Amino acid sequence: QNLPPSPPSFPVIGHLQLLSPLLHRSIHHLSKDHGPIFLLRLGSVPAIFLSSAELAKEAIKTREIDFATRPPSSVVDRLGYGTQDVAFAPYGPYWRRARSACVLHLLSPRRVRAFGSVREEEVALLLSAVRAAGPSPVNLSAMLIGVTNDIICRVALGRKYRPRGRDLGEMLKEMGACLHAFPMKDFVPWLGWVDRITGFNARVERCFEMFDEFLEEVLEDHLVGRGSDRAAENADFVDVLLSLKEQDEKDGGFDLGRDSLKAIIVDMFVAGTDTILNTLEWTMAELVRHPVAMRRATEEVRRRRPDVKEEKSVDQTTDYLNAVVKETLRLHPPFPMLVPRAARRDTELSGYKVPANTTVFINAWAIARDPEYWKRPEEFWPERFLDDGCGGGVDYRGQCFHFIPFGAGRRSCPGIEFSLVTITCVMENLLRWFDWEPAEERKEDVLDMTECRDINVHKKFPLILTAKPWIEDSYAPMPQL
Ligand code: HEM
Repeated sequence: QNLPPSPPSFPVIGHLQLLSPLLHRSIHHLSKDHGPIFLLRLGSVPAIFLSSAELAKEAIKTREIDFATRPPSSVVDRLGYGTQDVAFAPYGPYWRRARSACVLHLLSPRRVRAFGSVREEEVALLLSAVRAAGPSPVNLSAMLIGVTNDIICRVALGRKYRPRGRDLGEMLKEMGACLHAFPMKDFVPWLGWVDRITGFNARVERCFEMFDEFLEEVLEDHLVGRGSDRAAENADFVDVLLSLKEQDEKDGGFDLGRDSLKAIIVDMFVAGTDTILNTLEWTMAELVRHPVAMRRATEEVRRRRPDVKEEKSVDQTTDYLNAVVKETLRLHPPFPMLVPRAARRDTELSGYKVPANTTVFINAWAIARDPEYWKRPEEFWPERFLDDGCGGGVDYRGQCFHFIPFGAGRRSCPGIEFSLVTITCVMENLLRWFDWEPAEERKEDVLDMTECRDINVHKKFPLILTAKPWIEDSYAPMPQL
């Protein structure tokens, strides 16, 4: 049938036995034997894996429309109110409306700037917590979880929440675990009853109910306060979505219903929290392992006056810290296989047939280490993005298919500006105000870059570091609340 090459498979499970939780590594390994495009059967689901920049370009640029949708998932369907979120919504008018709400209203550069005070306040709290630890080691990983959760929570919901005394971070972890699980009914439908026996269905249901109750509380809070004195600039994501809904009702246009609002809010949390957190954690881990890069980045931020605000978009600056973040996202993309796409109709890739509904994974992690594009690909070398290391001129906008940590094309990440501004703000402050070193007794773990997988790929061992305050020649006092 001229399908892409495929290794021999087993009945029922297909090729599942070839895959490990670190899917990007299994696929990279398989691509050495089977080439940059091959087909595996995940149970009964056919999936094509791409491992070259040329194939990524063909799938998400040349044949963009053919691969502009996502594969179905029973868990996303339940937790996303019938897949009414943005990230997994099937390509079509609903997705277009929901995505434009994100791009034009929730995550626009203007809105990202408007949340500057939230970022600064939460980062000031982080700095106080680090300072309060004195010479004792701090668990920076745990602190970064706190700061990213709190920033997203305030930006999305207007304030911090503890739904029924529960920790929102823990709730998100549970949602991540459900989303990352392997529901039998999606891959071997006739064994779907196993999900009931193992208690998986009940777990997803509990997670849905826990979030639904919480989101209803958030919506009620916002509806009660509507029409009051909330200035447009202080509006959080829920306010903005409610205004869009009201506008849609007035215009008789596309109505974003109550469930859509809840699904989009959940998306912002799921897509936004761990991605930013993991990038911060890997950035700090790489810097601690590379003292020369740490010194250069630190000196750069200390030379700049912290009280002078730069209005440049992050991507337009070419400073060293930016190069450090790019290099981190090259080596440690939070979604190493991006978010899967699916073929909307029968189509082709590299001359092979791709039947409709085939799932397509792109190994962005392997592509970002391809020696054809990158000199010394396994090395952490931020300078490559400043000069001749093949990275000069490479940006995040999905035009350079050998570097696509945010994906590319019409399903690319709408949260790029939000992420980079937040990551830069946290990193600048951590480096400006403290000198960082691994805690002596946990040095081995801190320097160990073993990966671990839940919804994103993160560092297995936490960053236990000592932070020595920097006071010499400081231009302004450390921000405090
Ligand atoms: C370092 C941070 C982040 C990384 C590396 C990242 C990466 C990605 C990737 C790889 C995709 C899939 C792209 C594709 O299929 O081509 C994606 C989609 C998405 N991201 Fe992000 N993301 C980050 C932060 C955020 C943030 C902060 C938000 C929102 C608050 C966000 C919201 C979304 C949404 C809604 C989608 C789905 C877009 C669609 O399907 O139309 N992301 N992201």
